[in-house]
Amino acid sequence: MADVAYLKSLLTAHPDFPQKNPVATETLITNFVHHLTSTTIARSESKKIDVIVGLDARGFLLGPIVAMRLGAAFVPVRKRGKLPGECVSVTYQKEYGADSFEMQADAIKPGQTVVVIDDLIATGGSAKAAGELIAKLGGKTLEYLFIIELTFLQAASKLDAPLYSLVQAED
Ligand SMILES: O=P(O)(O)OC[C@H]1O[C@H](OP(=O)(O)OP(=O)(O)O)[C@H](O)[C@@H]1O
Ligand SMILES: Nc1ncnc2[nH]cnc12
Repeated sequence: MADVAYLKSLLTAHPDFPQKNPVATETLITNFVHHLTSTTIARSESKKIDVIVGLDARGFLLGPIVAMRLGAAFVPVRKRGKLPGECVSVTYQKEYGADSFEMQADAIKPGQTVVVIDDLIATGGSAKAAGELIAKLGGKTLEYLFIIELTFLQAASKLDAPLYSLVQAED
C-alpha cells in the first residue's frame, strides 16, 4: 500500500546500535554456564541446579538463557505489584531508598537448589533480598552470579552463599 511505503520511507536504520553485541552476550552466557557446570558447587553431591532466579530488570536478560542451557527452571524476582497470585515479599534498602521484591509463592519448591543472576551487585541489598525470598520458600541458594561487582561496597559479606562476578570494579 502506498501509505505503508510512505511510513517506511520515514524510518532510518542504525545497524548494530548501540553496539554490535551478540558476541558479548555469547561470551557472558558461556562464561556463566562454564562456571556453573565446572566449579565445585556444581560438581559436589546433589548440587544440581534446579532454578535460576533473575532479578528485575536486567537479570531477565541473562537468567532465561542460562536456565535453558542448564535445563533448569527460570523464576523472576519482580519489583512490588508486578506479579499475579499469591506472592512472598521483602523490603530492602538500596543506595537511593527502600524498595520491595516479590516472588510467586509456588515458584520454588522446598529443597530446590537455586542460583541468583543479575547484571550488577553494588551494596548487595537486592541480592540479599532475593536470597531471603528463596529461603522463605524453602529453597537453597548455591551461588550469586553477576557480570559486574563493585567490590569496594563489600556485598559478599551480606550474602548467604558465594558470590561470582566476571568483572570487578575496585573504585
Ligand atoms: O546491590 P544493590 O545495591 O542492591 O544494587 C544492584 C541492583 O541495582 C540495579 O537495579 P535497580 O534496582 O536500579 O533496578 P532496575 O534493574 O530496574 O534498573 C542493578 O541492576 C541491581 O539489580
Ligand atoms: N553504584 C551503582 N553503579 C552502577 N549501577 C548501579 N546499580 C545500582 N547501584 C549502582
